[in-house]
Amino acid sequence: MDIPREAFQGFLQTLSPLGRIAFVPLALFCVTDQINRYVLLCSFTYIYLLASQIHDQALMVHDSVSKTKGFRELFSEKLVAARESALSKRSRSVAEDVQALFDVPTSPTDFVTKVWFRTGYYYDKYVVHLLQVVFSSGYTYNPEGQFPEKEIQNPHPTPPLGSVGEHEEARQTRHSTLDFDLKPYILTQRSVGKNLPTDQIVSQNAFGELSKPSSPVKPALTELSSTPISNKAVINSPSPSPLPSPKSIKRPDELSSGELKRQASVSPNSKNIFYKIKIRHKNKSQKHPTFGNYELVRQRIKNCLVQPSYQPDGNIGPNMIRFTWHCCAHYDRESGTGGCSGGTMRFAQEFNDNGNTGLNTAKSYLDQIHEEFPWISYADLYTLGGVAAIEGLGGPVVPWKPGRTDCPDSAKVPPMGRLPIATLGSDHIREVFTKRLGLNDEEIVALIGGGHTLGGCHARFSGFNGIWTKAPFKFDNDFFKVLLNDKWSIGVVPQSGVEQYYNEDKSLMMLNTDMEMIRDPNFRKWTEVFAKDEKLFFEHFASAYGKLLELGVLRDEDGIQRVKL
Ligand code: HEM
Repeated sequence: MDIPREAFQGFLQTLSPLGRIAFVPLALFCVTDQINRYVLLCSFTYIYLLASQIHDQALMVHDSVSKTKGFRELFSEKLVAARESALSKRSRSVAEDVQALFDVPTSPTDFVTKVWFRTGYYYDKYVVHLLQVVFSSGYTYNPEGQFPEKEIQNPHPTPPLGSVGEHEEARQTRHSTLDFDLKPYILTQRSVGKNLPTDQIVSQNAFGELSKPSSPVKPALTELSSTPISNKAVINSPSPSPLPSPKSIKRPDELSSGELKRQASVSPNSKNIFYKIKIRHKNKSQKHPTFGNYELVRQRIKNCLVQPSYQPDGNIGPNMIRFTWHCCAHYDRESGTGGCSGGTMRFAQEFNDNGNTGLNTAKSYLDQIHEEFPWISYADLYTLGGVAAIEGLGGPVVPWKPGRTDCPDSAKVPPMGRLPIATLGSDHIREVFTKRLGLNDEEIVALIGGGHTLGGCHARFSGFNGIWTKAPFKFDNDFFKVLLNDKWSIGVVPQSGVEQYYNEDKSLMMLNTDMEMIRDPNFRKWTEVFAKDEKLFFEHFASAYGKLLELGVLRDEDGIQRVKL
């Protein structure tokens, strides 16, 4: 009983003082209003059904008594036509119905009906949203009328053809053939963005995220081990990262109040109401009992990797590793756009990229974890996801440090279509990995081999199907071994019709880009090295994956990123 009360009290704290006073009467008003509408809807539906029943009976009676042509038959035809037209109207989409409300009324009755329904439409559109704007600090009404929830309805709109080598048929069927219990991808109000001026992002992000009150633990996730884990573990552990580490990384909770104030005053417009709201949220985040305990979050992620309901895999680790890689893979070093900073993957514009199909599993688990640890930025969480999963599947410890910040809206979402295409060759791989991400051949081979030693392809997502190694949930150098030792020939995936490479007994598969790891002489050199020396491969993979996580992350001396380019 305490949990809902705490959640409710937490919710009240997110409201402005005025909002708190007005909340109860408003809530009552809204509930009664919704009940009224529901009752009206039920009555109308009942009347409609009654009328159509009478209508049907009238038709039957008419059919049985009608023997000759004439007025009766004409009348009957009219009735049938009216019924068909009514039925076809009933199957119209909601958008068409709304559109129809604004057509010129054809009769006085039509006029009255349209005015009645239009009032309801405007009521929903403006009054409810206006109340949300006034009384809830975390919501901004978008006057363009682009309600974000509408985007959510179809998180995977029909993608453009041929951009990631995904088969069209597979694309069309991928959602209807899901055979496991996927959490729906839901954008929260926070994800939707606040349309704030960029200069105000700074004061918010220096401390981490706008937070929601912590919510009860979701039963879908495996329970955390009760072993207490030290806060300092991550921060103090020697980082094997080849990247220059900042002089001293201070977590927000380690800053003195003076430092906090100084950071808060970064905003030139600090009297702005949004600024005040952000500071209030910041304070609340800091009060969270787990604040700054990144090791706990890492452990939480590791503990949720085994998910028997995620079939056929039963383990979401590979999905998580791919999700993190895709968060970073949009980076373009020339323009400085993309990359994991900003947590832009939480916006539909980026997440709906064709190449991200199937990644809603990892995202929805990470989003649930964010509800438990609302103080962590999405950018940090989404990168930590892959890192924890690699460790959880027996891989190396990838250097990771916190401090990434989130964009408040989707303005910084990079142009899409930058993810690698599985059917292309080494030129394309170098275009993506070397030219855009700034990685060398050795890092490319380590990354692709490390990623694809785990998990597999799913016909319902990409059109490709199968696993790369015999042990897809164990991080090792098997990818390089099988690539070099097995004989590969091209074949067709029965479910989707796309071409991929199979080994002799068709138990394993390779993408065209994977085959480039032995076709291209420079890539092959590293494939052979990594096949022989697993320890070296682990080191190179950890370093290269760690590098991905820092692309586009510009940190200050204290390790905290303040701006996103
Ligand atoms: C040329 C570059 C790459 C291409 C074309 C590529 C393409 C793909 C494709 C088509 C899938 C199958 C998705 C599905 O059907 O579920 C996949 C899966 C995967 N990729 Fe890559 N990938 C590339 C590089 C990488 C890198 C660098 C990593 C990470 C370091 C990675 C990690 C993964 C993982 C772990 C999976 C398995 C996902 C799962 O089992 O759910 N990939 N990749």
